[in-house]
Formats: sequence, structure tokens, C-alpha cells
Amino acid sequence: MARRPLPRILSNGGARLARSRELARTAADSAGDVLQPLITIARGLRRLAAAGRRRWTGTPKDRRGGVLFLAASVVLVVALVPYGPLLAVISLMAAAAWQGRDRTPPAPKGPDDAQTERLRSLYEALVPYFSLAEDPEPLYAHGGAWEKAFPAYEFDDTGRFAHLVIRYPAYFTDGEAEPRARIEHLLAAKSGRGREYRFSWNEEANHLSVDVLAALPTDIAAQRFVTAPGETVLGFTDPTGVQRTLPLTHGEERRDVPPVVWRTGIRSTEPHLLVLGQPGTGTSTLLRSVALQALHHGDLLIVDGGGTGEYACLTGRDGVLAVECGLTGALTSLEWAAHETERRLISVNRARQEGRPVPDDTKRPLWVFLDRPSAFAHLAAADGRRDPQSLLQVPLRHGRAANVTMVVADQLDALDILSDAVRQHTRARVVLGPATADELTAVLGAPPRTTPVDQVPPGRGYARLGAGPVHRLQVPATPDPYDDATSDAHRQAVLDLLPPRTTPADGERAPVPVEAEAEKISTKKQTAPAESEPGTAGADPEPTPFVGEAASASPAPVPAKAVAAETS
Ligand SMILES: Nc1ncnc2c1ncn2[C@@H]1O[C@H](COP(=O)(O)OP(=O)(O)OP(=O)(O)O)[C@@H](O)[C@H]1O
Repeated sequence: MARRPLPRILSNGGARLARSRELARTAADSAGDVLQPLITIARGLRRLAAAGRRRWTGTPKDRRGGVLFLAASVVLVVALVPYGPLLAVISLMAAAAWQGRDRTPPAPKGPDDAQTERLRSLYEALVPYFSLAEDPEPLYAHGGAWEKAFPAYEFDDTGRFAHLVIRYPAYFTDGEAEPRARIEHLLAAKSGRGREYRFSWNEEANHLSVDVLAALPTDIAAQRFVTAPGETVLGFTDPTGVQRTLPLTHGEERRDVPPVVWRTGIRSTEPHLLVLGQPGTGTSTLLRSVALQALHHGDLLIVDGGGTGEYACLTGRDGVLAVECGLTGALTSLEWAAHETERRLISVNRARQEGRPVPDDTKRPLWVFLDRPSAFAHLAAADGRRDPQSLLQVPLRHGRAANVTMVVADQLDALDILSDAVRQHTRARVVLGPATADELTAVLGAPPRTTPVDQVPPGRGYARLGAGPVHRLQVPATPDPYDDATSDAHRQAVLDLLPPRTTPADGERAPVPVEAEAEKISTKKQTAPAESEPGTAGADPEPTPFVGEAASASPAPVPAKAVAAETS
């Protein structure tokens, strides 16, 4: 499959370059075909000359005179005989052509004994699944011919299958998930555990292709990815799964890797993301990676139910509106996000109705990250307060039109605790870490076409964007730079991506009068409108952020608090 290089701006130039390369390759191939006899003769002459030189150096010095005399006599005779020189040239050319012929030994045809045994045993294992007693001409029968069943196969250096095509009878129920799963399970077991396989069922031709997948790269560190605004790299996948590659740096080395790119914004069909995984599989790391990319073009609000300070490095950074890890702060921030979405929506609609361009204060993307909402749900229930998830309805439902993107992460077993709005509107999905086929199907809406493996590195999983294919995914290493266990290289890579601090963290905050601070932040961010004047609330279609408890909890229109601000 042709790969499209990035950046996009270069795509036309890239296409021209690719066409020129293709032309040059075709010309070289044709020239090679035409010049093949000459090349063979030249190679033969070189070999003859080398052989002559070897012979000459191997001849003892006292016999060299005789050899020279003999050679001179032969030359003389050839020169005197009619057509002698011509015949000599023809003979030399023939000898050179013979010497110059391609001598690479032909690849052994057919499998060796061990490979034959492997193919035969696999064939026998498939007999119960692919045969019927009533079949008069069974493709699969005990002691039958495996050659007809396996039209193509390749082995790797260790003697295990690298590629296999399996024919099966037309009556096999290949349209049903269960019989397919049985075959895939058997093939994975017989072909060697510990590797990942991709199964491609060709229902039209009754063929099944089995391919061994190479491990995804785990050494890619966080970096500035070459993407267009509105594009976010979730991680990296197989080259066959996507049609483009991303140029990456890895220390001194540069390489192109196929990415899983998620598109957000008003034209996105999957405007919100849900990430699920077992504890410790890298969900927070993926959120951090997305947040670092989002910071280039937008503002961020981070609400962390895990409460482990995984986002502390983002606190007070330019573009980060708030990092909240307490219930009150979470409610306040999410309520503000809901109002901000409404405000943007109303503003955009009004501008469109009046035929004006959309106002600038609705254009900058707003990202809301919510890690472990299930933890807040428990806290809120215990405290008799509102579940923060109930505030997500508006950003999730209307966020796309208002340039508001939600990223929600939780543990795999919390799927049932997530609200209907979260489950309905997060059409971009990622599952990280070990998961059963049923769990993957429940979250992604379709099972992956690859076998799960028992041991996966952190950040390994599957991604599905809308109704697209399920991709294998490896998230770039984006660790918490404040974590002692983080390697220096990875820490530095993350620190390099962080924008400068603009708001001091709460602990360092200067005692600014509440009103002055609120006004300052409000002016800077231009996101929340001023509080409605009494009596105008009904007339003003724009909602007022921070009402009730939220308003009393935070006086600023944009919540700007540090992680450790509040832990209740
Ligand atoms: N893509 C990755 N590449 C390398 N290491 C990773 C990756 N993702 C996560 N890790 C490492 O795995 C560990 C757990 O990651 P992380 O905290 O993101 O997981 P989590 O799913 O959020 O866990 P928890 O729910 O316990 O917070 C960390 O040490 C992190 O550095």
C-alpha cells in the first residue's frame, strides 16, 4: 500500500518525487534488461582476467618464460589462420558469457523435512474443523494432501510460520464469529504462542491468510510530531493499517513510522476520545501525550480523579487553564466547561445567523481531560453531591461545533460506571493493556483482527476511530517528568515540550485580590463572559458560568488551581 509522507504541505512535491522515482526505477529496470548480455560478458571477462592473474602469480618464475612463449605462439597462429582473430574474439566472448552467468544457487523448492512436518501436523489439526462426513471430495481428510490446502507459506529463521494461506471448503461458516475464533485460536496455538498474528478472511475466495506481526516500537519518546492543526497522534501502528508515515527522531536516528492520527474539530466524525485500560497500563500517559500535543493549538482543562498528581507538570503552564484533582474543583471546572461550550455555541450560531465570521473567542480549541471519572462518582455518592459526569452532557453533545474536545480515561472495569453521554459521544476509542476479546469488542465495537498476547508493554493496546478498522497501538513514552523512575532522556523529552509557566502554582501564588485576579484571567483568556446583570439574565441568551456552589467555590471565571489545591 502506498504511504503518504508528511508534512501535508509537501504532499504534492512528495507525489511528484515518488512519480519521478518510479519513472527512474522503470527506466533502470528496462535498461538492465536490455544490457543484461553485456553485463554478463563484462562480468565474465572480469572473472577470466582475475583467473589469468591468479594463474600467472601462481606460476614459478623459472617457468614464466615458457608460458609467455606458448601464449605468443598461440597469438601468432591465431593471427595467421584465416578468420582466426574473429574466431578468437567469438570464443573469448562465449567463454566470458559462460563465466559471467549468474551463479547464485536457486532457492530450494518446497519446504524441508521439518517444515513439511509442521505443515502436515497443522493440516491434521484442521481436519475436524474443515471437513464434513458427507463431503464426497474433502479438502481436509486424515492423511490427505496438505499441499492443496496450503497454497502459500513462508517460514522464519526459527522454522516457525511467517505467512500462511489456508484454503477451506465453501461450507465452512466463515461469516460467523465463533467458528472463525475457533480456527484463529487453533492456528495461534499451533503456530507458536508469544507472537501476534493477523487473520484476513477472504470469504469470497474461501482463503484465510495468517501473518505474523512484528512488535510495535516501544522506544519512541514524546516529541513534536509533524501534524496539521486538529490532528493528534495517539500512537504508532502497523504499516499495513494506515496510509501515511510520520518522520520521527530517535536520538540521532531518523525514521518513518505509521501513526494512528485522531482528527478533532468541527469536521471531526469522532470529536471525543475514551481511553480504557487496566491499572498501570498507560492511560494517564496517553492523556499526557495528547495534552502535550493539544497545547500547541488550544487551551486545556485537566480533571484528575486518580489524584496521584500525574499532571502536575502541566500546572500553571501557558494554555493550561486548570489542573484539578478534588471533587469540588472537578465540579467547578466541568460546570465552567459546560457553560463555556454553551457560550461558544450561542456565539457561533448568532454570528452565522447574522452572516458574520465566527468570533475569535470561539475558535481556539478547548480540551477537557477527565481521568478516572469513576473515582469522582464514588466520592460524590458518598458525599451526597453531584456526579461530575452529569456535567459532561453539553461538552460531549455540542463540543464539536464549539471547538471543545473531551478526552476521558478510566479503568476497564469502570465501563458500566461511565454515563450514557460518555459512552455515546466518545467515538474515538482506545483500550490499553491486556483485555479479553469480549472486553475489546464491548469497548471498540469490533474485535481486533489480531490475536491478543499475554504480555504487553505499557502503552500497548488497540485504537478504533469511529467505524474504522481496529488498529494495534503503541503510545509514545510520555512519562511524568516528576516521577523518580523516569529515565533522563524521556524526562527531558517531556520537559522540552512543556510551554513556559505563566501562572504560578497555588503554593507560590502571590496574594492577589480575588476580583483583580478574576478580571486578569478573564481578560487574558477571553473565554467566559461577565456575570449577567440583575434582571438581564432572561434576556441574555449567553449563560453565566459558575452558578450556585461552583460560583462560591471559585471566583475566577476560568478555574486556575494547582493539583494539590484541594483534595476533598
Ligand atoms: N507508552 C509508554 N511507554 C513507556 N512507558 C509507559 C508508557 N505508558 C505508560 N508507561 C509507564 O507505565 C507506568 C504506568 O503508566 P500510567 O501511570 O500512565 O498508567 P495508568 O494506566 O494511568 O495507571 P494508573 O491507573 O495506576 O494511574 C509508568 O511508569 C509509565 O511511565
